[in-house]
Formats: sequence, structure tokens, C-alpha cells
Amino acid sequence: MEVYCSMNLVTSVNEHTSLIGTPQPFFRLVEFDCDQTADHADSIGRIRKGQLTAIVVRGVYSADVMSNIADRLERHDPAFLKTSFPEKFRSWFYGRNLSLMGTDPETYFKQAREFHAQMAELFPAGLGINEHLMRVLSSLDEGRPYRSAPGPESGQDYMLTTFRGHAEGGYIPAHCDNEQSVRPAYEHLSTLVSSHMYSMVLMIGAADEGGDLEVFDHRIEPSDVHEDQSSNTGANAGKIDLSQLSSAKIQLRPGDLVVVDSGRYLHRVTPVLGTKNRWVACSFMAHSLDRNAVYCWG
Ligand SMILES: O=C(O)CCC(=O)C(=O)O
Ligand SMILES: [Fe+2]
Repeated sequence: MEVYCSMNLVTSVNEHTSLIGTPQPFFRLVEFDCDQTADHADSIGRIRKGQLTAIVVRGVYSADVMSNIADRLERHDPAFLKTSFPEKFRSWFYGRNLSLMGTDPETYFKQAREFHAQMAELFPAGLGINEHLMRVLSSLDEGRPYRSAPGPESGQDYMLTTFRGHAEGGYIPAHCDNEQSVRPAYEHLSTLVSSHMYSMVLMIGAADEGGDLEVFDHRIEPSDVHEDQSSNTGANAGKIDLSQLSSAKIQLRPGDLVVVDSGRYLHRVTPVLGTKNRWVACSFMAHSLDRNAVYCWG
């Protein structure tokens, strides 16, 4: 399979799994450049098995492509549907985050069609998230197809991703993504996919400082997620004393991709420092129950 990679970002290559985390290492990271995805075809499988915590793929897009896209997102071009995180997070979505759904399914799937059409004109031809990025993910997962999760009716698809802007002071409090899966908006999706989700973050525009994805040495297994834990505001995780946990920060440059076991591992986005907005695309994903595909949603 041919995978486009930007060669101009290639710096150091770490072919090996590193054990990272401060003060105690706990986090298994594999990091490589985009032209080496073929050597890591089992890496997402290793995340699902709990053998790896994260995969960082450097240079999935060139810095130039990312910088053009970040400029357009700053101008709200295309005019994506804009939705909000809780106000204190100082962050917003282009597109609609499934766990904060806040609308009826019919409207959601109509908005998803518009979102996908606008997303197609945001990226250069052939390099869209639904094409290039899904191919990269697929090549990290033994060629398993990656696609938008299908909706309940034919022709309906969940939004493949959301774009997120995080302003100065913006953050996401600590949480495990598997907590989302028991929310009402997941009722249909949870009939299609494994209860263990993971996620990808594509760094489009980095903050001057801060805005790091920080992962903590604390796991919640899918079987331990219960309805009373379903909070996306970090309320449950908020009871955990983070200062007592070892953690690892994943630093990404524009064009870098991380696939992380965010379903199991407690994680947060640290506050953005400085006036430059952090821009990412973030999708959640889980394998379909027949294991033949991986379904993604934003
Ligand atoms: O933006 C990130 O780095 C992670 C976002 C995240 O954890 C989430 O939306 O669940
Ligand atoms: Fe998350």
C-alpha cells in the first residue's frame, strides 16, 4: 500500500518501544516516522491487547499542509457547525462530539453529512482524514479498514472526527474515554463496536506552550465502567489525586499523529499557555464486533 508521508519533518527515529513516565516509567510508547508504518502493522493490535500505551507517528502531514489548515480553521473556513465544550474548558469543536450530543439523531446525521462535505474541501485532494489518515491507521492495524461508524439507517454515518480549538487557558480535565460508552448517545454505536475504545489525535496547530496530552498511571478496564461514572467533565476522575500518579506528556508537532489507549488510561490536556490556539482533529474508535473493521467517530 502506498502511504503519502511528508519527508521534510523527519528528524529522529526511535524504532523501539520506550518505557516513559515521571517519576516512575509505566507507559509503553512506540514512535516512528510515517514512512515506517509498514514495519509497525501490529501496533494498534498491541494497544488493544494492552501491550502498548501509545503510538506516535511523526510527519503524517507536512508542516505546510497543517499550517494552511490551521489558518483556515482560525478563520472558521469552511463554516463548520461550531459546538462547545463546557465553558470553563475554553475550547470548542467544529463538528459535534458524540458524547456531548445535545441533539436528536436525525439532526446529528444530517449535520454529519454537511461536516464530511466541508471536511473534504479543507484538505488537499487525496489527503483528507477519511482517505490519507484512515489509510495510515489501517496500515498500523494489519490493513483492517478504518471508516466512519455507520448510523442506524442506510446512508447515515457518524461524524468521522471533530476539529477542536483550545484557546489560552483551555484544557480538558482528566478522564478515561471508556466512560463515554455508557452515555445515551452511544446506545446505537455500542451495539456495533467493542466496549474498549481508543483514540487518535492529529496535531494541526500546536500551542506556544502547554496543551499537551498527559497520560497518567491509572487504568480503568472496560468491564469496570458503570453508568454512574459517565461524566465527561472529569467529575469522577476528579476524585483521583493526580499529584500522586506518575504521568507522561506526549509532545506533538504539527502533522504528528498519536494513537493512544485513552479508553483505559486516565489522561487530560494540560492548559494552553500563550495566545496561540491549539488545533487538533480527534477521533474515537473501536473494532466492530465482527472484528473486520474499525469504526471511528468524533
Ligand atoms: O486533544 C487531545 O489531545 C485529547 C482529547 C481527549 O482526550 C478527548 O477528547 O477525549
Ligand atoms: Fe480523552
